[in-house]
Amino acid sequence: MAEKQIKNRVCIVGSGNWGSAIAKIVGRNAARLPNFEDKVTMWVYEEIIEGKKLTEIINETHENVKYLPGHQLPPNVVAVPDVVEAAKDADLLIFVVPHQFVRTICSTLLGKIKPTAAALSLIKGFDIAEGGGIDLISHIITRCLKIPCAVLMGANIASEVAEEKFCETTIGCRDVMLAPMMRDIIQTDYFRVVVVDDEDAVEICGALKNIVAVGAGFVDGLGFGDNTKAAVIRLGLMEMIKFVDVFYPGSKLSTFFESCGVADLITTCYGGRNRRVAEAFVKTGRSIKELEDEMLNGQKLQGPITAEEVNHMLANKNMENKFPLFTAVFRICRGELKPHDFIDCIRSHPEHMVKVAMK
Ligand SMILES: NC(=O)c1ccc[n+]([C@@H]2O[C@H](COP(=O)([O-])OP(=O)(O)OC[C@H]3O[C@@H](n4cnc5c(N)ncnc54)[C@H](O)[C@@H]3O)[C@@H](O)[C@H]2O)c1
Ligand SMILES: O=P(O)(O)OC[C@H](O)CO
Repeated sequence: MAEKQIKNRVCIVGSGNWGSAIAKIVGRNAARLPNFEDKVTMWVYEEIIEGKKLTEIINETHENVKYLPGHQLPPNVVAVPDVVEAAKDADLLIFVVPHQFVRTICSTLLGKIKPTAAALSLIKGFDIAEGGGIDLISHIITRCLKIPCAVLMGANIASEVAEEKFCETTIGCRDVMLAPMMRDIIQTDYFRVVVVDDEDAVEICGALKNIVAVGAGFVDGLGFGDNTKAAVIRLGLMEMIKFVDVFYPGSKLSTFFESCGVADLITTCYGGRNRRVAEAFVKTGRSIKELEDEMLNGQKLQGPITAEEVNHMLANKNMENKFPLFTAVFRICRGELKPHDFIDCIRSHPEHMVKVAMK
């Protein structure tokens, strides 16, 4: 008798702009691949849109009218308002919520999921750890839920991925048994996956690039040109590399040349929400929170909170002056400095030190 094919069940924990774009890919792949169950559950943080539940709208129209309007989700993606109900039978949990909500979600899921499940985090951000440091989101997921957690980060603006425009992404996964399953459920002919084993560096790139994007938005708002923005991108990249080198030694420089590194930095600094809101912050003088609420229709910014989390650690370790760009973005977002102070903060960057012996 032929052996019965084991079918992995997938749950997408989150249904925002990126959550919905990835649901389109995951739903189609699950329906096509023999080792996945057709039905994919998608946890939706319930809200009422024009008198109707968002979950009902998604299940009836197959469109997330609030967070990814204009794109059809595959019919096998089923919106579920209860996160435990959505996740309880899953073999693969794809976490894709704004990072500020992950701890609460994990506490709700604790003890309610399959002990054999694995996770893939698409979440870009950190959390504050006890003792003055930061926590990686994948580490929080693993610690809270006692399951392995790989990460996916890349130059992936959700609307472009939903439009099926060619791009690349990086999966950081140390487990060679899990990596093929993670790749297969994500990869398409227009969304190409590279798997590397440098999990922490992949995730840190995804989080830190959002701080740099806020800086890029500042220089756009101040009316500087492309040369200035290129300098911000380069100095940001150097601070990202230094951050990994100092706090997560043993990571690989080559990871910064994957989609999660330089490529994501470029796309975010030109096309991302963090850049857009930071530019408006400079031009209007209004608060970031007000602009986020007004410009993003419920989508969430990650850069300003990430700058705060990183600064919490740098200040505790007395290292703010080693990361002047990250520090300046934090102080400007908080109102301690004015946006036009930004260039002065990076004018004498440690990267500008003479690097060759001068005669
Ligand atoms: N949007 C992109 O282009 C993109 C691309 C790559 C990675 N990411 C990353 O993916 C992650 C998720 O981003 P997104 O774009 O899917 O989300 P989003 O910015 O669209 O956020 C809105 C989502 O947050 C949910 N939400 C609101 N309040 C909540 C609460 N109290 N608890 C739980 N959920 C709540 C909303 O229901 C909605 O699903 C972020 O870390 C982001 O950096 C986003
Ligand atoms: O729109 P942003 O600034 O949150 O960036 C979106 C993605 O992270 C780009 O890869």
